[in-house]
Amino acid sequence: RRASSDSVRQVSSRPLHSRIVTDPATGNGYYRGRLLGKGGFARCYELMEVSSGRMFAAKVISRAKLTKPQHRDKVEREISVHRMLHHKHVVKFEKHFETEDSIFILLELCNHQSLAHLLRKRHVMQEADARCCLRHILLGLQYLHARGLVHRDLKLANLFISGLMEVKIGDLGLATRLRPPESRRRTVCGTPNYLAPEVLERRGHGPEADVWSLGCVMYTLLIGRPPFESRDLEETYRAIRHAAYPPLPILLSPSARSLLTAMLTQQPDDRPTLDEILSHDFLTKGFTPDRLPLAFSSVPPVPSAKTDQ
Ligand SMILES: CC[C@@H]1C(=O)N(C)c2cncnc2N1C1CCCC1
Repeated sequence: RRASSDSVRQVSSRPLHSRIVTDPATGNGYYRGRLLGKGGFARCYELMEVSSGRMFAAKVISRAKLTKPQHRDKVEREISVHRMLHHKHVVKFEKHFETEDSIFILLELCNHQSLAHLLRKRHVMQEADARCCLRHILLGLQYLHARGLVHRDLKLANLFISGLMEVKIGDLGLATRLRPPESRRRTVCGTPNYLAPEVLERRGHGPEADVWSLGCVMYTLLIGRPPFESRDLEETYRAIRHAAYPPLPILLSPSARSLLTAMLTQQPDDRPTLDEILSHDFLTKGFTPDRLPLAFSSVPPVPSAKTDQ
C-alpha cells in the first residue's frame, strides 16, 4: 500500500550547515554524522573532515557541563596522556579543539564498535578468536606499561574493534602514571566487575591490576559473563576480594584454564607479567588468526573494489 503523504513521518533533518563544526585553530570544517553513543560527559559522533573525507569518532563534551574544575582537569589529563600514544593496538588520538560551547576530541573511528557490542551479539567467543583479541590487547598494554602507564579500567566496552577487525585499547580517561606503591592513589574508580582485589582494598593500582582486569576480559570472552557478577555490589566485592569465581567449565582447554587461574590470582605479585602471558601455552600453542573473523561483527563489510569472490 503506498504510504499517503500525510502518513509519511516527517524526518526532521536539521539544515546541513548546522552540522558543520569548525576547528577555530585551523579553520578545518568537520561534518557531524550519526550519534555513536554517550559516555560520561561526552556525546560521541562520527565526524568527517570535509577537506579530506577522513572519518573520526568524536567525543563532544559540552563546556557547560564542565562546571567543577576537577572535571575539566580529568578531560585535560585524558587529552595530555592520550595524545602522546602511538601504537597499533591503542586507539589513535587524532586531535582536539574547542569551540564556543564544546570540547572536541577526535579519535580513530572503529567501525565494529567494542568487544562489549560483539559479545552481546555472539554471547561467547571461540578460543582461537579470544586468543587473537587477547594478543592484541597484550601488545597494546605492553606499550602502555612500558611508558609507565596503568590503564586501570580495562573492560569490554573500552576495547574497540577497527575496520580491519583489530582490537584497540581506548578510553584512557582513567589511565595513570605508574607510581611507587606507597604513593599510589587509593580511591576506588572504574566498574566494580573488573577491579582487582588490591584496588578494592585501596592498596593502589599497579600494572598487576591491569593483568587482573585482562583475566576478567578473557574469562568473559570465553564464558560469556563476567567472573564476578552478582545481584548486589557487596556480594561482588566479597567475591573479588577472595578471587572467588565459579569453577571453570570443563570444556575449556587446559591452557585456557591454566592462564585464567594465573591471572585471576588474589595476590598481585603471584600474577603473571605481560611477557609471561605472551609466552604462555594459551597464546603460543594453537592457531591464532591475525584478526577477528569478520563473521563476528554485526556491521556488514565495506565492499572493496578488489574483492575476488
Ligand atoms: C568516541 C568514544 C568511543 C571511543 O573512545 N572510540 C575510540 C570509538 C571509536 N569508534 C567508535 N566508537 C568509539 N567510542 C564509542 C562511542 C560511543 C561509546 C564509545
